[in-house]
Amino acid sequence: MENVKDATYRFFELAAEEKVKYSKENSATKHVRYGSSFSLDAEKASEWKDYLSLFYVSEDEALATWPHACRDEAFEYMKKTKALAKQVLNVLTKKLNVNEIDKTKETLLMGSIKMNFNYYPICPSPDLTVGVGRHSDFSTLTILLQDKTGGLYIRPDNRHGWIHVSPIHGALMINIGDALQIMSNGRYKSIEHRVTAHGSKNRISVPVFVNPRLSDVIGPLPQILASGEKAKYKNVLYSDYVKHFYWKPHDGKLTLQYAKITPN
Ligand SMILES: O=C(O)CCC(=O)C(=O)O
Ligand SMILES: [Fe+2]
Repeated sequence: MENVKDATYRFFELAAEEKVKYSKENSATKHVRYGSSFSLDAEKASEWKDYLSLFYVSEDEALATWPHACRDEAFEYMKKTKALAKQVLNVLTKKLNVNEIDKTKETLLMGSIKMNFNYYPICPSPDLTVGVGRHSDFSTLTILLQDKTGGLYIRPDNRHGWIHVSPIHGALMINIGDALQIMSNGRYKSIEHRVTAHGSKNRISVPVFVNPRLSDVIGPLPQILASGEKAKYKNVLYSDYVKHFYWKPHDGKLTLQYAKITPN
């Protein structure tokens, strides 16, 4: 964990000309992307964040295209996190009557992995913006490593309001994402979260998003509906779901409405 945090700093401390080689305009592959904020086209106000996004396709591609400043650490960390995600998903899906995660299930639950290095620079007017606006992730699971700065909040439900996730040294935070909410027919709920901007400290975080593949169709698992339970979500093409997420600024859990079956 310390190695990947050091690697994150190493990347963001590179000269601007080095980092910009990985921007949307310049990157040699669409699987490696350096940028700012969330969706600059859709937002009224930008979020106070830079990121490096690494979409894992294969070991060869990763070694050939990920930035040298962080490549080896990112790859090692991604592999370990993936193994952890599988263990967690095994436990979670047992409760959904899925006895074993076979190859097909594994692909559906965790067929694609994206890792972000997030860097939130010191913000001169933290009250005027945010680090990341409130949202839930579109992943199956997100495994999040944060440094000791703080500023991440979650909102489990309306009653409790926003709760600060105090950083714990050596701990990872595991969040349920929208894809698992849909596949579990709402038994597992994705968690709404946001990050505030900080007036005197830089912050880094490293989320690993464990996702279905863009070409997968996701919907409530047959094992759940077998008992006659009514489907609360439609089958949706995952790439359509993701597109829907990026269309608009961060807006809580609104994207889920897209997959919801609305009673008429
Ligand atoms: O920086 C964090 O702690 C969370 C980042 C986040 O929510 C995201 O990248 O989806
Ligand atoms: Fe998130």
